[in-house]
Amino acid sequence: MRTNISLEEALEVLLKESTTTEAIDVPILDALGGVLVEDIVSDMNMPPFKKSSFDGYAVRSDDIHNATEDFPVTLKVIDFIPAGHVSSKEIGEGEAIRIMTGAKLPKGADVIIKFEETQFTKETVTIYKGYPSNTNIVRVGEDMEVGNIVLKQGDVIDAQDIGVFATLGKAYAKVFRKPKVAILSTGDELIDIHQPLIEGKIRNSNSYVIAALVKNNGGEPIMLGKCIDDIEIIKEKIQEALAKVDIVITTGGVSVGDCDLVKDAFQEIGADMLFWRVKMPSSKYIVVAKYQKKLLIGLSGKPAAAYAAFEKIVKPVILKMMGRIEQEDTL
Ligand SMILES: Nc1nc2c(c(=O)[nH]1)N[C@H]1C(S)=C(S)[C@@H](COP(=O)(O)OP(=O)(O)OC[C@H]3O[C@@H](n4cnc5c(N)ncnc54)[C@H](O)[C@@H]3O)O[C@H]1N2
Ligand code: MOO
Repeated sequence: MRTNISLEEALEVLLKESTTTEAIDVPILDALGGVLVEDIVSDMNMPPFKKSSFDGYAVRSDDIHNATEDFPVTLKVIDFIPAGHVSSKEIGEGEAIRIMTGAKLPKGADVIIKFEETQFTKETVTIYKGYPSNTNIVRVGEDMEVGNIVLKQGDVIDAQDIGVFATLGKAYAKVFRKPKVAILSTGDELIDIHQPLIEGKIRNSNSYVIAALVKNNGGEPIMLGKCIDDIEIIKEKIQEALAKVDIVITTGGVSVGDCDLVKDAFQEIGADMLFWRVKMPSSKYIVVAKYQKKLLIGLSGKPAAAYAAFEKIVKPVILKMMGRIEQEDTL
C-alpha cells in the first residue's frame, strides 16, 4: 500500500478508481444538481399563443395611431378577458377588449394599452397615444420554439431548468444516479446526539457534518451512526453497508493509536488497499481502499481534519460519479 502520498497522487488514484453511476429517470425535483444525460428538445412553443404582457385594453393600432393628449380616441369596450380565458369576439373598428396579463390576445387586436395610460368606464376606454403593432404583446415562441434544444446533455440542472421541464410537461429527468454514501463514525468516546453527556464521552458530530457535505454535493447520505473501536463490529458494519452503497466513509481510528483499527478492518474484509496518509497539513490521516467496485474512505476523527479531507478528497469523487467533472478538472 502506498503511504504518505501527495494530494495530487491521492486524487489521481481516487478519480481513476471511481466511475460515473448509471443514468436513471428521477422526478424533476430530485434532479436538482444532477447532470443531464440527454438533450431536451422542446415539443411546443412557449408561450403557445400570443398574449398580453399587461393588464389593460386590447385594441387595433389603426384605430389609435392618431391619438394624442389633445385629440384622444375613445373606443367601445365589447368584452373582458381574464388570464386563462379566451374571447369569442373579434375586435372591429372603434372597439376594444379589457384584458388581463397573460390572457390570449383576441382576434383583431394588435396592441395592448396599459390601464394607467387610459381613462375608462365600463363601456368605453379613452386612449391618448398611438402605438405600433405588437406593442405589449408576447409573441408565440418568445421563450422557446418547437424543435429548440432547450437543455443540453451535460448541463447541471438548476432551479430554472426544473422550470423548463415543468413547462414542457415533463415530470421526470434523466440524470446520473446520486451516489449512495454510507457514513460510520468509530470511537468508544462517541455517544448519540440524543444522549446526555457522560464523563469521557462526546457526541458524534462527524456523522452529521459528513452527511451534510454528501448531501450538499449531490450524493445520498446513509447514516450508519456510531460504533465502538472493535474491529469485528467495524468490519460487520462496513460489510453490511457495502451491499447497499457506492462509497463507505468512516471517521476516526485511522492514525497510529492502539484503538485505530479502521485500516486493519479494510484489510481484513479483503479490500485492495490504495493508500494511507496524505501529505496535507489540514488532514494527513486518510485511508482509502477498494472493495469490488466500491470505495472505502476512512477519514480522521478530528472534526476539522475530516471536514478538510472531505472537501479535498471525497467531494471530487462524488462529483465525478455524478458526471459533474472529469479527472483533469480537479488536478
Ligand atoms: N502518536 C500520534 N498520535 C496522533 C497523531 C500522530 O501522528 N501520532 N496524529 C494526530 C492527528 S494529526 C490526527 S488528525 C488524529 C487522527 O486520529 P484518528 O483519525 O485516528 O481519530 P480519533 O483518534 O478517533 O479521533 C481524533 C479526535 O476526534 C474526536 N472524534 C472522533 N470521532 C468523532 C466524531 N464522530 N464526532 C466528533 N468528534 C470525534 C476524537 O474524540 C478525538 O479527539 O490523531 C492524532 N494523534
Ligand atoms: O494532521 Mo491531522 O491528520 O489532520 O490534524
